[in-house]
Amino acid sequence: MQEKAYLVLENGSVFPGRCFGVEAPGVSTLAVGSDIPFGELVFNTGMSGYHEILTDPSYTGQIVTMTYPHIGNYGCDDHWSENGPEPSSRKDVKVSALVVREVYDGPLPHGRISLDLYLKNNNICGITGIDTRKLTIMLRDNGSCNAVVVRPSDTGSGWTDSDHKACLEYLKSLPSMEGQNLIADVGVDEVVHFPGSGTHIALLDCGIKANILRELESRSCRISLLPSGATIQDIEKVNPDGVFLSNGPGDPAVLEHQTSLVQNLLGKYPVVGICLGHQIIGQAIGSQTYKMKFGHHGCNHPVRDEKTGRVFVTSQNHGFAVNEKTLPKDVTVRFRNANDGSIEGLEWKEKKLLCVQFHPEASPGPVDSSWIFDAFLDVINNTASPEEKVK
Ligand SMILES: NC(=O)CC[C@H](N)C(=O)O
Repeated sequence: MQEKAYLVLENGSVFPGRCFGVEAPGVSTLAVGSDIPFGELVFNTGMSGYHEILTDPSYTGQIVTMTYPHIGNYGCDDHWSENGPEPSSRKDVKVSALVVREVYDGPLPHGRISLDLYLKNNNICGITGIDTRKLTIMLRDNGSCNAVVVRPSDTGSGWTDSDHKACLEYLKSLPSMEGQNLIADVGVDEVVHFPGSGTHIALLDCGIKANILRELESRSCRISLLPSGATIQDIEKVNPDGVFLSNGPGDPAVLEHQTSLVQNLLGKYPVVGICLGHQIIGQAIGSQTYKMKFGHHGCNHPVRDEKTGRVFVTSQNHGFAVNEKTLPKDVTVRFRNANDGSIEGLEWKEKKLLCVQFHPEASPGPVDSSWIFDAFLDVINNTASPEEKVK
């Protein structure tokens, strides 16, 4: 029988459930700096893709609740992991904890392991039996907030007033996602070279997803993957055709080094980027980013290409966005979210700049926008973009 556990939110709400993966810590062990499954609680609307979500470095510092009620039914397989070629000291699973309505524990195809065992192997705690519909509505109405998964101090008597008080005090002591620089916890810490016969890309690794590398490799790119602290001299040394800024965790507003790096690169090299990379590029051209209420996390976000009017369904995972009011006048909002109108991509032809907030590499999610990688290469190589070729 799984142990009783509780998901406790900063606003005082308590959701009872049961542990899977590793056991949640007891309330009495709560202490800042200890190995406690806390983080910013966000909801993901994907029906599948939990393995890729668990290992996406952009989820560092976050607890993910899946809105789809039945999670784990095709097991886990390390081949699906999305964390890049990081040093072995880094953890494969990036989320702080996983929240589900019902975890599957039935038979699996040969060679796969259960989600329960996968979380155990990676020292991550899951909580099942949660009313994820109620929880998601709460996050949608009030916004994302910090949360923690714990066991009561006395398993016999359940949740007590003193457990509640201790949890809320602990949650109050935690930093909010705003203002957090988390990219030092992810990505490579020295340059890694991937051979290729085509375009040479210097890729700033702020916590890159493996499928971005695969998409570039499938287009014969030669890649120099640089740590997120790389300098302009490091980039000049590898002498690339263009610079690519990866996705990554935390608040872009505090990434001063990367923002000024891009300022120095613009005009010298073509610059492209995805998600956090797009946000850093946005800041480098003079605009600001802001924290969204609950962000976009899922595989079903419609994005309109303002150039062609075409709408495609995208994979997304972000809690910050570029503020349109602060954009310089020469830059074009190339892509826009068809649900809430927020910026989904920027283009500045003269500066050889193209970046997207969504995830053309999918993993998980639809591959409708994988052509963006061809568009990136067209910007870098100064060739016609795919839609221009179609015309
Ligand atoms: N996937 C990402 O690159 C996320 C970017 C940033 N950490 C955000 O939450 O908005």
